[in-house]
Amino acid sequence: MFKKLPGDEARNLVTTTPDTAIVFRPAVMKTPAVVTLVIWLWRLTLGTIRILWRHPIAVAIPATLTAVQRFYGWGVLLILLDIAATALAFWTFLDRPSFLRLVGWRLLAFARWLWIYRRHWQPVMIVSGLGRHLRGRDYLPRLVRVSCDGWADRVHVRMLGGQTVKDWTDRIDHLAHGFGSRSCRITIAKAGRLVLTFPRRDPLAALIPALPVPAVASVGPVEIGRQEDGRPLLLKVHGTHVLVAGATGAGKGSFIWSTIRGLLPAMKAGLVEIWALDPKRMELSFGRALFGPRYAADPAGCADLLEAAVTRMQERADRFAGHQRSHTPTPDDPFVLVVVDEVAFLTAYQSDKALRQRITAALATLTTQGRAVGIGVLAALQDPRKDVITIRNLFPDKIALRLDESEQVDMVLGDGARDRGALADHISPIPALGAGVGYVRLETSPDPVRVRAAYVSDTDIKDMVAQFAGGGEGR
Ligand SMILES: Nc1ncnc2c1ncn2[C@@H]1O[C@H](COP(=O)(O)OP(=O)(O)OP(=O)(O)O)[C@@H](O)[C@H]1O
Repeated sequence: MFKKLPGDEARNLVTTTPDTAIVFRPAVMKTPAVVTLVIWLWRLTLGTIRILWRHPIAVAIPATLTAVQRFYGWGVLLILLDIAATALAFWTFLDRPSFLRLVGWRLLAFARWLWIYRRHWQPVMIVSGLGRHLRGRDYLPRLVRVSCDGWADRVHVRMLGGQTVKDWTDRIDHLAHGFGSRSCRITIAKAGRLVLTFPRRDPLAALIPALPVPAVASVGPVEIGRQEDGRPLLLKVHGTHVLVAGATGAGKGSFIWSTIRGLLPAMKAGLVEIWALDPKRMELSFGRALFGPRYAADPAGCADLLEAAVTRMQERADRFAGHQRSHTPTPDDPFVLVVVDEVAFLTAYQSDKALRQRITAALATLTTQGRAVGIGVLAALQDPRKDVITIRNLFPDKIALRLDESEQVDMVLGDGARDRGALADHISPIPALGAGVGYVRLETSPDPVRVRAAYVSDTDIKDMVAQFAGGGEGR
């Protein structure tokens, strides 16, 4: 506590500004030792109760072992430990998932809580500016709990009163490196509570070979790869439009081809038509026979095909009006997926202004009105700047693969995506590690999810053509 003494002598000063008329001298209040002791005891009791409440198993195990050793001696303790180790080994051998769920991940979570998060919490919070050290006291966000699974730690945090989610998303680098992880993602659990995800390893580091063609004809969601948490990556194409953006070599082709592969049985059954626009002539031309007459590569042909899709859309809208508000694929009214390999070739780099306007207008019409009547657009793009593609906001679902600059992440996925951990500009340019890896942000969820698409090789495409070409012809 400081006492303000205007104009006092600058003697025994604790703090002052040179040459100022206002100086401070500490007013020392002696606290009786008994009061200090009571406060310490109170804190010790509270801390013990809190540890018992939060970590009952971690406390019970050493307590039981100590009691056994005291009452029965070392011999009995060693026999008990031996039996327990054998039982756990059997359990792991017989049913590893249940062992990990009930014991393994909990033990790991406790160890990491103690050794990583609890130990570094105070310095990381203070240095990153998420906590404050005021008048000798620390005001820190609360580390509520840590849980683990096969690839990441999830740290549940209660924010300090008055903090915003942005305060945290602005500091993902401090958090990641402070706790020894390569990245950190932030999701909102509920008001005032956040979950910080720290990956321990990269489950998407290995190439995923092309997935089997589904046995059942379905318009989706199509399984096209894997999510970071090990679950399948299911891409919805019917009832939405999807934009896939990534630098050259980022693996846009694997998203396009995995989607087509998952729709092959539905194409064969007449429930899906794929209309392919391939202005670069490098990607879709490889499986051209799959698309029959609905393939265009030159700009004029692409404009004609897009306008034909618009005509189909308007004809359906006229027929559906007043009868149905959503589309169910049938052989008479199949789902039409318009796949555009490099949309900027048609919209921005096209020198013929009239063609460019026709194409942009048709794409805008399809993306604004197509989904209710069963017309979807799946477009790939290298450069996501606004002057390259003016219609990027018309795609409800977006995927960002490796991008060259950090600003491009929000251009593709929408505001705040990079702050929430969509580090598409950090994806490795080495194809084996980073091609096909990206962040998906769906219309229904603001949290970007890290995924990897399966790699459909040239041989896979040849097999697909051999097995399924011709099914889409003639309609
Ligand atoms: N899902 C994947 N998993 C592993 N490697 C992949 C994957 N997808 C692509 N690759 C590798 O990356 C290379 C580039 O992929 P791809 O041609 O699909 O990229 P792109 O984004 O379409 O590039 P561009 O825009 O130049 O056409 C491929 O030749 C392949 O070796």
